[in-house]
This record gives sequence, C-alpha cells and structure tokens, in this order.
Amino acid sequence: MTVRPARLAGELTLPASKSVAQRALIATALTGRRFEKNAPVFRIDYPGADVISIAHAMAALGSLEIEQATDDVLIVRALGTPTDLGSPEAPLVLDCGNSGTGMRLLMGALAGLLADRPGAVTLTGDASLSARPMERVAFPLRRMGARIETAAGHAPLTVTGPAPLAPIDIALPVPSAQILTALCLAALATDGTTTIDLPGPSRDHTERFLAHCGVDISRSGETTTSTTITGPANLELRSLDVPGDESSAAFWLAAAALHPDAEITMRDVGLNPTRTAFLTALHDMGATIEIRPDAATGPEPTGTLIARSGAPLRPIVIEGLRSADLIDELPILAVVMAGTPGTSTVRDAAELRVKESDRITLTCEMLRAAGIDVIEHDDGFTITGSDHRYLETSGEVMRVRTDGDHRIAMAAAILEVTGVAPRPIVADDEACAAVSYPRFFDDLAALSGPRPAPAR
Ligand SMILES: O=C(O)C1=C[C@@H](OP(=O)(O)O)[C@@H](O)[C@H](O)C1
Ligand SMILES: C=C(OP(=O)(O)O)C(=O)O
Repeated sequence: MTVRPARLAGELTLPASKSVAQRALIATALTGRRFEKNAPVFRIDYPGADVISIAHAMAALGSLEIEQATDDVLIVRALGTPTDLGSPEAPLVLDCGNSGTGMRLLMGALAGLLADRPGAVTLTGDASLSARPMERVAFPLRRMGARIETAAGHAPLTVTGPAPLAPIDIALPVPSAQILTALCLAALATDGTTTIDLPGPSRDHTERFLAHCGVDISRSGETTTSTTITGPANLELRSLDVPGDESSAAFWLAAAALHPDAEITMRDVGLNPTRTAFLTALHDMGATIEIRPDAATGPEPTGTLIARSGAPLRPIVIEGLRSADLIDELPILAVVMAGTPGTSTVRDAAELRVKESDRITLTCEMLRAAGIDVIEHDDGFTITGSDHRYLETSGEVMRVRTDGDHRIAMAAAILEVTGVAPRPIVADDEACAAVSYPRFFDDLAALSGPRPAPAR
C-alpha cells in the first residue's frame, strides 16, 4: 500500500533563477573592468547545479572569482578580462556540465572576447548536453564573423580568435532566448547596431540585465519581438538581486492545484512578464493562485505566490506560440492535465525533443507508467485526465525513466505525491533534480509532513 500525503502545506525558498544567474555570470565575466578584492559584484543565493557549473567555468576562464560563502551562497567578484585564452594547439577547456543555456550563451560571449585577440576555447558538456544541437547558435555567430567549429553540430565545440565581428540584422527561425542572448553578447564587441527578430515569445532577461549595466539595448513587440543592441559596449557592473526561479515555482503551483488539501507559499519569486505563461495557463484551467508583487528594486520584478487547492480544473489546449512560451513547464503542465477531467492537448512543441531529454517521449512514458491515458504526437501529446485522487494506492511501484532530466524527475514526484496517479511511481534518478533545484525532494518532504516512508 502506498499512502500519499493528506495535506501539502508550507513556505519554500526557491533556487536562484537559472536564466538570470547564468546571464549575470557570463556577462560579468566579459567586462574588462577589474574590481577590488573586497568588492563583490553580486551574490547568488541557492544556485542549482547548472549555475554552479557556469560559475566554475567563468572562474576557470580567469574572469571571475567565486567565493562559496556558505553552502547556499556564491559571492561573485570580477577579475577583469582574462589574459590566457588558450591556443589552437592547446585550447582552454571549459566544462558546461548539463547547461544548454550556459554553453549557448558562452558561444556568443567567447566570440566577442576572441574578436580582437588570439586564443581558442573549447566548450564541453555531459552526455545529454553533447547530444543537443549547437549549430543553431554557431551558424548566426559565424555570419557575424566568429570562428566556431562544432563536432558535427554538437559539443565539444571550439571558438577561435582573432576573428573580428560585425553587427548583423537577422530574423531567427525559432523563438529562442538562448540564440538571441548569444548574439547580443557577441554584439557587445561590434561597432554598430545589431537587430534580432524572433518569430514568437521569449524571455527578456538579457535585455533587462544588459540595460541595467548601461548597454544600449531595447526590445519591441510582445509575441513577435525585435531586439536592438549597439556596440561597442563596456558593462558598468552593478549589483543584482537574482530572483527565485519561475520554472521551479511551477512544480509547487501544480502540486497545490492538484492536491485536495494544499497551501504553498513562495517568496521572492521572479514575476518577469515574459515568464508568467505557466501562471496564465493554470489560471485558465481554473487554479487559485494569489500573486502579491514586491516593490520594484532591480531589473527583474518579484513577488510572493500563494497557491491553494480546491478549485475545479478544466482542460486546456496549448498550441502555436503558446507552446514556446511554456516550453520548460510542459512536462509539469502534462501532470496538471492528467489531474484534470477531460481531454487536454499540447501541440507545436517539437522543441521538447531536443531538451535535456526527449521530453515528449519521457512525459508520455511517465504518464503511461502511472496508468494515465496519453497519446504521443510528433510535436506534443493528448492526455485524458481525471479529478479522482488516489491518496492510497497499491501495486508494484513503477520506475519512471528520466534519462537524467531534472524536469522529468520533479514532474514524476508531483504526479505521485498529489494522488493523480492510479499506480505508485518513482523516478529512476531523483538526484538529477539538482540541475535546477538541489533541495527539491527535501522541500517535498517538508510540505508533506510526517507520514509513512514513500514506497520504493
Ligand atoms: O535563455 C534561457 O535562459 C532559456 C531559454 C529556453 O531555451 P531556448 O532559448 O532554446 O528556447 C529554455 O528552454 C531554457 O531552459 C532557458
Ligand atoms: C531546457 C532547460 O535548460 P538548458 O537548455 O539550459 O539546459 C531547462 O532547464 O528545462
């Protein structure tokens, strides 16, 4: 017999926004300005493993000094532009771990750094990252003049200098904030104005952070967007509060929407309007979430979220540009769909197949393992859900394949703990949650209160 918690309640501290922290680390590493030893530029409270990988990569580059002040706090100091950037015979090797954002942003940043000096830097990553497409970033950077070699489109990849860069006007085929950001970081080293048009919504953390550091950058449009940035630009380093990660909050918003008795509070959560698509989707499905915005203090708006259970949920269709806006939240949204009576669908999300895992296949496998009716499409899935909650269930515990993907491991845990799954399930790798949320399973235990040990 597996007993699911009767109540989920408590207050949580979320990890630092993975998108904001990595942008701040990489952009700060680009600056030529040297800071006094005791003048930290910013701190990162509670970084996930991707953020730590990129912090260490920037320290290996020689641009930043990272002090681990406590288990949970990184203090970042800028040391100035590195002098040793390797050579084609002996490139400097930087390990990006599991971070797609880190590797793609660094391609642009390094192209800028190597625009007018010799050197060669090779970026490597773990097996998952080495399987992900990198030409989508290398190709437009080459158009600006960068010298980048990939291994048949993948990591390891090497950026070589000197390779002077020129501004470009470009319309990207996909609404990717990672490509946009790589091009913006490269554009800082050019003389003139670069314009990057995107065919759909994307997060605007880069525009906000670079403008905060005095760069001439702006974005227009809300669904299709156009970003303009003018170089050459030196960053004025300014302190920054890194907000709690919106995509980490999504797991608890889903948990509260699904569980019959829940109240979960999260403070200092990022409320950037380009990151609120999951809040909107849950609202459209009928969930109750109280949003209390904080007074603005920096480039990223924040606030408190209080999610409560009890509202009946209705099915939803996610397609077109909306899928791009929800891309990292689609595995956990699938769990909400499974706990909603009726048929819900996600289409136009083929991009999910090239994230840390094939998230379409693994999301469908997870739901099937739990006994939920799901149909897999090339670009999404259709789920027939139910509002029945199995707070006690029995049978063999089904192992969910994660392929080391943090979002699948956390989605499986929410599916299990909320009683949506008729059958007991467990992720085959819970440790991978640390990529974005190291204490996820501790927080889950704290919210669940004392109860019988979970079935394994
Ligand atoms: O810019 C970013 O911080 C991110 C952009 C998104 O990727 P794409 O740019 O490929 O859409 C997202 O999936 C990723 O987790 C983080
Ligand atoms: C896709 C993700 O991250 P990245 O591309 O940075 O690996 C994610 O966190 O869901």
